[in-house]
Amino acid sequence: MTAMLRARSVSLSFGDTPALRGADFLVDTGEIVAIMGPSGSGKSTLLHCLAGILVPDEGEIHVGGERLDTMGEAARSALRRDRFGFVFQFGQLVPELTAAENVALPLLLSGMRRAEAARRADLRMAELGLDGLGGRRSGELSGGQAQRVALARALVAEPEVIFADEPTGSLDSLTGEQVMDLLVGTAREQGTTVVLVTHDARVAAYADREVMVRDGRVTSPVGTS
Ligand SMILES: Nc1ncnc2c1ncn2[C@@H]1O[C@H](COP(=O)(O)OP(=O)(O)OP(=O)(O)O)[C@@H](O)[C@H]1O
Repeated sequence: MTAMLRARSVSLSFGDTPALRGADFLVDTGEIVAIMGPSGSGKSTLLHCLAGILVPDEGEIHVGGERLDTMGEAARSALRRDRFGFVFQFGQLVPELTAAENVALPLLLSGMRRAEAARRADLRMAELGLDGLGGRRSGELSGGQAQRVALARALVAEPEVIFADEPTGSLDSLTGEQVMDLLVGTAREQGTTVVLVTHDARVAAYADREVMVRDGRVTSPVGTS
C-alpha cells in the first residue's frame, strides 16, 4: 500500500496554546482512519493540517508525493478543491442555493459546464437517496437530509480524500448510522481515502483503523506502512 497522507512531527500553536506537539500520522490510499481522543486534544487541528486548511509551525505534511505545508495558499486551495472533499458536523450548505446547486458547486468551481455539473449532481443525489429534494434550500431539509446533501457535495467530484469532522455530531444515532453507511459504502466502492474525526466509538467502528490523539500527539500506532 502507498501512503496517501503523512504528517511528520507536526506542531501548531494558537497564540500560547499548543494544539499539536509533534504529531505523526499516516493513512494509506483507500484506507478509512478514525482520529479519536479527548476534547481539546488536537484532533480537528490535525485534520485541518492534513487538509491544507492550516499550516503547521513545524513538521511536514505530504499528500501522495507532494509536500503540502510548503505550498502557497493558492496551490493549497487548488489542491483542496481538486483532490479533497469535506464533511463537517453541520453540513455548511450555502443557504441561498438549492440542494442540487450546493452539490454541483465543486464541479462548477473546477470549471465544469453547468449542464454536466447539474447532471452529475442529480446522479450523486439519487445514489444518496435524495431524489426529489434537489430544489430545496437547506432550511427546508431535515438534519439527516442536509448531511446527505453535504455528503453528495463532498463526493461529487470523486476526490481522493474525504475529510470528515464529527460528520454525525448533529444527528440522532439512527440518522448518524445512515450517514456513516453512505459515507463508508461510497468510499469503499470508489477507493476513496477517509480521515474521520469523532468522539463516538460507534462511528469510529466504521473505520479500518483508529488512532488516538492526546495532548497534541498521536499516541497509538501511526500507520501501517
Ligand atoms: N482557532 C483557534 N484559536 C485558538 N485556539 C484554538 C483554535 N482552535 C483550536 N484551539 C485550541 O487548540 C487545542 C486543540 O483544539 P482542537 O479543536 O484541535 O481539539 P479537538 O480534539 O478537535 O477538540 P474537540 O473534540 O473538543 O472538538 C484546544 O486547546 C483548543 O482550545
